[in-house]
Amino acid sequence: MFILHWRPPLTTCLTFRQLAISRFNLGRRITRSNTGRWLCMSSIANQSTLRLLSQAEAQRVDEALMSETIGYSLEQLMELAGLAVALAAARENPKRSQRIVAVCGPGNNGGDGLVAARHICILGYEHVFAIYPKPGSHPHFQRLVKQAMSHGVRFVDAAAYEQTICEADVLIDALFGFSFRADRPMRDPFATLIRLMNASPRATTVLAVDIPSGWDVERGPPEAMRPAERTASDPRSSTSGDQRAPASSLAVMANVWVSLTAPKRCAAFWQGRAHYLGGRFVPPALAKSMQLEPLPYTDSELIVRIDHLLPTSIPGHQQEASESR
Ligand SMILES: NC(=O)C1=CN([C@@H]2O[C@H](COP(=O)(O)OP(=O)(O)OC[C@H]3O[C@@H](n4cnc5c(N)ncnc54)[C@H](O)[C@@H]3O)[C@@H](O)[C@H]2O)[C@H](O)CC1
Ligand SMILES: [K+]
Repeated sequence: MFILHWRPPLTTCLTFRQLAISRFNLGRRITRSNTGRWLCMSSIANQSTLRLLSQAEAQRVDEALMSETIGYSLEQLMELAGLAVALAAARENPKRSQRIVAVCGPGNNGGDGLVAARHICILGYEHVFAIYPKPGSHPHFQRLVKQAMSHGVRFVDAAAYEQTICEADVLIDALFGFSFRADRPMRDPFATLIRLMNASPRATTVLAVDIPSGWDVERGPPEAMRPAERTASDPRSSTSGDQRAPASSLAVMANVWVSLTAPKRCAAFWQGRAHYLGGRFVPPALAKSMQLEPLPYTDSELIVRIDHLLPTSIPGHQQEASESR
């Protein structure tokens, strides 16, 4: 018995990459993982698309990140989450003169929005606003408000919500994330804010932080917002045995999405322009135990496009945002 040690010469690797790019048009699909391995995205996508987390799993990953063993604090994770959102917002909207409005909810999703607004200012955007009707009671949220203000984020009074949303070029939807209860009615001011965001005439980007607000973490958008064929054929549809009926038919119509840590099950319903993941802080052991696939972050990037790695079995999944907005 013998073991053959063979290392491909560098030229072999280059030829493989060049071939893949020229012949099979895989340029966007061949990439290098953060462990240095070449990954063929189409084979990942074909063999196993990204595993999508249930609501309970998303909460378990969060708890594990903040456990004694791993040791992150909520504040650190929120900072990383908000920074990822800001980077995606900037990549999608490079013009620094655009008016960017972060609409922030009462929980940690809202905290991510406050951090994102601050980083968007730091990145050089001149007109950054925050709508924050129900500030969280924890002192951390008060600190986030102060930090955002000191970098130039303008907090808007209730009387100016409508005009501010109406004049926005970019809306950041940070109202609700993975703890949203779709079986409860959505009350004001959040219901009104979502209606205003969906009716905003100028906004070319509506960016959902972690989950489009109003979506069920597992079952996706409210029934009224789903393509007709989806409700008939999708096993996750409420028509196929799940008796819970969403109490709210209201949800933000986003066209850019930044999933945090890992995409949740509702990501299979995505039909927008770009879907990013911000989660370059999950330790390898946790990723392994939660069966999270390695992701092809490049160089020093903190966000990665995952559109092509999402399950495509649902009809209409890859349609353009223009169809849903
Ligand atoms: N994993 C990460 O990288 C990180 C994710 N983070 C973000 O935190 C949210 C989850 O935050 P959480 O505080 O648990 O909940 P939400 O912000 O989603 O919302 C809770 C908030 O909403 C209220 N609520 C629930 N249902 C309804 C309803 N039907 N109508 C009105 N209000 C409702 C509830 O009462 C609470 O007040 C996650 O998605 C990420 O965005 C962290 O930043 C850490 C890092
Ligand atoms: K959201």
